[in-house]
Order: sequence, then C-alpha cells, then structure tokens
Amino acid sequence: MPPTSPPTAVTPSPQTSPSGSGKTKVTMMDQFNAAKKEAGDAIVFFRMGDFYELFGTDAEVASRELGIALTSRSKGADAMPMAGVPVKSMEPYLMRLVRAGFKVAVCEQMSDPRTTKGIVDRGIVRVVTAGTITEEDELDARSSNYLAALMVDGKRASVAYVDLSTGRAAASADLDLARVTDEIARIAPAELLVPEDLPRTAPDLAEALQLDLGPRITWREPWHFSRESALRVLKDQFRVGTLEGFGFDDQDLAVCAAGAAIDYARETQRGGCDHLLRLEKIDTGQHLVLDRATRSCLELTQTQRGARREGSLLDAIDSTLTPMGGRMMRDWLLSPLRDVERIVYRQRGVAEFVDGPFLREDVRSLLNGVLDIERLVAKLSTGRVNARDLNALSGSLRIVTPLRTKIAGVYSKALGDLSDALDPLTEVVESIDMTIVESPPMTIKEGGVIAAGISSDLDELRQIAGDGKAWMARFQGDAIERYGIPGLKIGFNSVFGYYLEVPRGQVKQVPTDFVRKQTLKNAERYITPELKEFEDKVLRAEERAKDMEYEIFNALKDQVAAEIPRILGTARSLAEIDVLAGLAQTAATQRYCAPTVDGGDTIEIKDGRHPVIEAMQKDVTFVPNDTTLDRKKRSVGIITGPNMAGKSTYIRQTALIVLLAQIGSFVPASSAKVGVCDRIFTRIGSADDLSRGASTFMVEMVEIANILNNASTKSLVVLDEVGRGTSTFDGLALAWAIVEHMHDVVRARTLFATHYHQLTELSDKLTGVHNLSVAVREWDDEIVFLHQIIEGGTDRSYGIQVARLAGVPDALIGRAREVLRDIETDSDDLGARILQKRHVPDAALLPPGMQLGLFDNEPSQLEKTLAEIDVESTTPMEALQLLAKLKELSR
Ligand SMILES: Nc1ncnc2c1ncn2[C@@H]1O[C@H](COP(=O)(O)OP(=O)(O)OP(=O)(O)O)[C@@H](O)[C@H]1O
Repeated sequence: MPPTSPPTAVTPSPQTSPSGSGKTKVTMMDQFNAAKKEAGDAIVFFRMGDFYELFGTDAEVASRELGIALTSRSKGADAMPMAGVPVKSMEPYLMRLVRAGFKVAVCEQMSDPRTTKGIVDRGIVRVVTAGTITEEDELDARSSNYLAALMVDGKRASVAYVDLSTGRAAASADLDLARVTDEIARIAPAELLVPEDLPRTAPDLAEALQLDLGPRITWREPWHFSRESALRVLKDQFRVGTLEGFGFDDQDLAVCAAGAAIDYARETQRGGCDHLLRLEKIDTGQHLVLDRATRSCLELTQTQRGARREGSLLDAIDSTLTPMGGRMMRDWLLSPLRDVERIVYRQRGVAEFVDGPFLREDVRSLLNGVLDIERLVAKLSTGRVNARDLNALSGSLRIVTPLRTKIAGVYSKALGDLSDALDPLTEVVESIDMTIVESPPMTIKEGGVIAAGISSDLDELRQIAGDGKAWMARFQGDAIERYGIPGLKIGFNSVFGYYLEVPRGQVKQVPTDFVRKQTLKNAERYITPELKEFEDKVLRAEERAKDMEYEIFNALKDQVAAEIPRILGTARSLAEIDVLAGLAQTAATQRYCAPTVDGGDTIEIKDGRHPVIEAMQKDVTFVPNDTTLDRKKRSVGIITGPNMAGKSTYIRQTALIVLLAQIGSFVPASSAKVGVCDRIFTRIGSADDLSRGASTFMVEMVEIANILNNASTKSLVVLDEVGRGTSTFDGLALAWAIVEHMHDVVRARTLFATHYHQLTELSDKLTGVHNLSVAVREWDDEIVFLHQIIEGGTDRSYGIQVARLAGVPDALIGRAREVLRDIETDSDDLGARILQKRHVPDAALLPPGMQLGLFDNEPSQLEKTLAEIDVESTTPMEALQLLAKLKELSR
C-alpha cells in the first residue's frame, strides 16, 4: 500500500507554560484551531459527541447555506458563532456544502470517550471536495466525477484527470495551449486544480477558466505541480521506478498535471487511493476534436435548452445496461476516433452483435445483472465497503464465466480480445460467497454477516450465545413452575440487561433472592445472581462473536482488495462489451447500417436520418436525405430553403452520422461512406451566449474566427445561418466572404445553411460549391414542407408564408408582399455585382480591416429600414407602426 498521510491527531502537543510551572492543558478549542489550520480553506466539521460542530466563519457560512441555526459559543469576549449538525444525518448537509463549491474537512474523535481520561484526541479523517466525492448516492451512475489538474508551460499544456469513484486516472499528451479549454470542456471536471500563478503566466487562459468553471477551480501552490514533487507522488502511487510503462516521459507536462491531481486525491482521501493503479495516456491527436461550441450545438450529451439528457444524441443511442458501460459510452461519444484501423476494430465488434441477435440477447441478459463494479471497488479501496457490497461484487463477477463461454467462438478481434481480458476471479467469488451470508445487514460491526462453518471459534461462540437463549427460556419455565408465578417473563434492556418481570398481582410469590431493579405501573422487574452469571457468559460470547465476525470480514476485504487490479481490468472489459452490444442493439432496433470508414476525402450518405429527431418524433415519418461531400466538386454545400423546412436538421444529421461512424458505431442511413475527419465544427448563427458576457454577434464571430484558423482540409464544418446576428447586408457580406474563404483557403468539407439565397450564385464561379435546397410544395399560396433535400438552390425564403402560417394578420402579409416585390427587383443582380468584384483566389486573405466594397450604391434610408425588419419577431402593432414609418420615408 503506498504510504499516504494517515489520520493524524490534531491535538497540539502539550506545551510548557511560560512560567515554567509545568504542562498547560490542551483545550478543545486548541484542537479546533489546529484542525482549522490543517484544513486550510475547508470548512471543519468538528466532532463533539453526537454532533459535528462548526465554529466562527464556518458556522456563519453553514448557517447561511444550510439554513441551520446559528448560536454562540461562550459569551462576552470569547463569544464565537457556532452551528451544528447531528452525526447521524451529517452526510446530506456535508454534500450540500460540497455541491455549493465548498470543501469540508471532517475532524473525528480518535479515541473512545468512554475510556479516555480528559479530552479525547481528534483528527481530520477526510476532506470532501466536489472532485473527490466517492459516495455513490451523490454521483450520477452514468457519468464520471473527475478531479482534473492543469499544467501550463509556455505555449504547451496538459490536463490530467482522476475519478476517485471508479479508479480511472488519465493525462493528456502535451497539448497546444489553444486547445486546453476544449479539452477541459470535454472532461467536464467537477473540480479543476490550477496553479496559483496561472493568472500571471497565462492570463487569458486563467480568465477563460474563471468564466467557465468559477467555483469549481481550486487554486494550488505551484510547487504541487513541480516535476520533482509530481514524479515522487506518481512513482509512489503506482509503485514504479519510471513512468515509461504508461507511455510518459519524465519531461512530459502530463507528469506534472497528473502528479498534482493524485497528490490532491491522496491528501483529501487520507489513504484510500489503492484503486488508482495506472495512468492512461490520452493522445488527443488520435481523436476527432470537438470543441465546446460544437459539442453543445450537436447536443451530444445534453440539450442546449434545459441541459437535459433526454433529447441528446447520447440518450438516443445509449442502450448500455451497466453503469460502467454507460460511462464508457459517454466517453466514446465525446472522444471519437480518427484512426481508421481502431474505428474498424470497434465496428466489427458491433457488427458481430448485430449479425448475431441471439448472441446479443444472451450477452445482454447476463450484463443486466452486473452492478457498478468500479464504484464497488472504489468503496473497497476507501474502506467504506460493507458485506452487501461484497455480495454485489461477487454477484456481478459471477456472470464472467458464462459470458466467456457465450462469446467463446467469436470472430471479431475486438470481442476476442475482450473475452481474453475477462478474468472470472473464481477464488474471489468463492471466498465471498462462502464467507458472507446471503442477506447480510448494512452494518459490519453488529454481527450476522459471516456464514456458519467459516471459523470453528466463531461457531462455538455462537453456540454459547444460542444456548444461552435456550437456557433462559428454560429458566423462565422453571421459575414459573417453582415459584408459582404464571405471569413471569424474561426481558432485556440496555440499562440492566436481562431481568425477570412479574405482574403486580403476583409479586407476593417472588422469593427473597430476587433483587428488585425497577417498578413499573403494572409490574416489577428483578434480577437474580444466577441470571446475571449466565447473562455475562452469553453477552460476552455475543460480543466476542461480533468482534470475530468483524475480523473475518476485514480479512476477506483485504483478500479481495489485493485483487483490485484484476477486478478493475475485468470491469473495463465488461463495460466495453456492454458498449459494443449496446451500439448493436441500437443499430438493430433503429435500422442503422455499417458505414465504410476510410482515410479518403469523401462523405457519402444515402438516406441519412437524424438519430435524435427520428427517435423523438415517433408519430412522424422522418424523411431520409442523401449527402455527398468531397474535396473537389462538392466541398462546400449551400443549403437554402424556407424556415422550418429542415435545413438545420439536415446539416446536423450529417455531422452526427460522421461522428457516430468515428466512434465505431453503425449510423442512421441505408449506406454511408465516411472519409475520417480530424475535427467537426458546428456553429449556429446568433447562438445566445449571454451568460459568457459577450454580445451574441461577437460570440458568433469569435467562433467563426476559431473555425477559420483551426479547420483543416480533413475537417467537417457545419454552419447554420451564420451572419444572421447583424444587419442584413453586413451579414450577407460576411457569409459570402466566409464561403469563399472556406472554398479557397481552408478547403474543409463544409455545409452552410442560409437564408441569403444570393449565396447560391457562388456555385457558378467556385468549382467546389454546390447548391442544395429543401423541397416545398406550393399549393394555393400555402406551403407544405416536404423535408426533402434536392440539388439546386432556391431564391425564395417563403418567410411571408411562414409568417402567415404563424397567424400574422392578412393586411400586414399583403403589405409585406408588396415591399418584398420592390426589394427583390432592386437586388436581383446583387450577387452578380458581388461576383464581379471578387478577388481570386486570395480574396479572403485581405488584411484585417480592409473593406469589402461590395455595394456600389449606398442604400436609401427606406431600403435600410426595410432591410432591418425582422418579420419573424415583429408584432402586429409594431408592423403597423413600421408601415407608417415606411410611408413617411417614401414621401
Ligand atoms: N427530414 C425530416 N423529416 C421529417 N421531419 C423533419 C425533417 N427535417 C426537419 N423536420 C422537422 O422540421 C422541423 C424544423 O426543422 P429545422 O429546424 O431543421 O428547419 P430549418 O430549415 O433549419 O428552419 P429555420 O430556418 O427556421 O431554422 C424539425 O424540428 C423537424 O420536426
């Protein structure tokens, strides 16, 4: 076991009084002050008998956050705010503080108050923080609870993360500084450790993190991140002489980040980190990169509105059955692969389960009985395991042997490898099953845990205790007969143990050697020397049996804990089998196909569907659509069409299909070919991000700049109505220039949904631009959405028809039509005029600030006002006012 700081008594050592007269007495407040000093910025729960007391500012904070009464300790000059929570119900209070961003140090009584003379020793036994929670009840079973640490050196950085509730520890290979916030967003840590000097060394990053994570950041002194300290901690934790075995070089920044994280984990857990066994290397270069905005736009794990899981891609495709599988599924979705071989390796595993419905069903019915082995192991390591947990562990491991038999004849390498990695741990299962009774109690110190036949000593003690009970029954019968007291009963209470109870009406028969102990309303209670003598024997046997059970339980616990590496390895394999079988289940029930994934440039999807909308709209038939993108003739697709037609749905489904293909999954299409992408970027114009304190349009442009600077020819870029957040002409001008830039300079595969139908003219001049539109059937001046993507652009937005569908008054609609006719006549040749002025091929590389000079004639005030009307958001009253204003301007 790696040496960690054991709970230490914080009782300050007795000091000599200044007068030299001898030792001064340590007071309880001395102990508290010492604990507070040790706890740093943590709130101290200070154990005093049946309560945890909080003092000073801790009490004030707790009173405010928890709504508990604030009292005062002492009066006058010594007065100090004080608040308390009962020991029995402390967990919910503690967790509420932790959830609110506080840290809590639990300071326990370290010696038994009954046997201690004077003041009991006290010591901090654990520090609970958001990133180090291991209590199952407090965690979402299907997501990880990461404690992360960030290390920055110049332009390079690394992020390490540890989940103490499952034992997973990982660190990124060195990253470019610009990628750090995305990587942290992917990990979504519950707590992030950051060196205190970051605001000086990387001020922009520090500010961004502060905005994103706020109270989830824990600032740590820089020495915790030093290579020297980190190497010491890591080598000690993993019991290795070098980290090369994990793929890390001592010089990697990852070492510093991981060292800082594990140092903190050990500090807070005070031991109990035995289940952190290895450090995984995350090479983000191997993964398809999804930045934060893309993850959010694509609603991968939660919806944009309401942040709910229901309605996310994860929810639509996750058919895993175990919590471990659920967590792995989530990880896979957030880190799709880039390496074709690895993608195909996984996909074949899925295919085997799709092709073998019986195999899938059998495997899944076995997995159905598997509990959260990783979190059970974490409990084992942190010493909080009880007999029920061990039974749950053995119950879960028991399926490994039949599972191996089931997948014995598999052909896919993925399943074969996983089957080989499954360890049945037969001896662990047998030991637990043999040692622990079938339905043990929650507590491990009160007996009733260990099965008969495990220890002859224990059996003997139990015999005595059991016999004792029979003896007492006999004693009761004899006494009734001998003294003629028919109502005599034997009872037990914790004050004076076993007693004889005689109804008031029969006390006259009581012999003189009965000693009266208690008088009740209708009865008297007595003890006798004979009864007490036997009671001692019985009780002693019971106590000793309980102690012995506890010892046996602990020995079993240690035996199982020694196998943690094997158990965790098996848990991981089970999780992966669960994910593969789950993806197959989704593929089979949702009619997905196996995509062809290769290193080429083509994305060709036949009858693609949106996995989430399809799953959510059960009563509507989803209209499938094709997508073809490559890097020659079809690198940029411009999609036009009315509002509500399905443009956004179409471009997003393309991104989701590519993403699913790259995690190794089947995809919602009749066929698909995916040339792997290095990154997917998705942006929606005017995405509301006021919470980050930037204007909507500014955010949109910052994100566009990020795409233009980071997308490569291997990327997939999906843009939805970019440019909408500013005036029409500015927006159109920007959208136009962005398409040109994507086509000429970035050359990433791009889909651009827009209402600026002028953009469709770009396809005439730019070889890689093609137009798509969404078919609409017009009927009697009404429109019907067909949701079908067709080749070619449209020059109609049908905004006015949509407004009419929405109930905008007829008079206004009529006027809007008139206005539209005028505008359209005026701007008919707008696209042609812009194209004439195109600078080929480097138009987009104009120096910043240089005007595009798109428009020869300054629009009139009337035109400007008209252009700025947003029909969708105009109320009837505003429309009438606008009409009046327009009329005024036209005079
Ligand atoms: N292929 C489809 N099959 C069936 N229903 C669809 C399809 N595509 C879209 N829809 C439905 O149409 C709705 C609107 O789609 P979407 O938001 O993609 O339209 P849009 O053209 O982007 O609209 P806007 O321009 O107003 O943003 C969706 O919520 C969905 O209910």
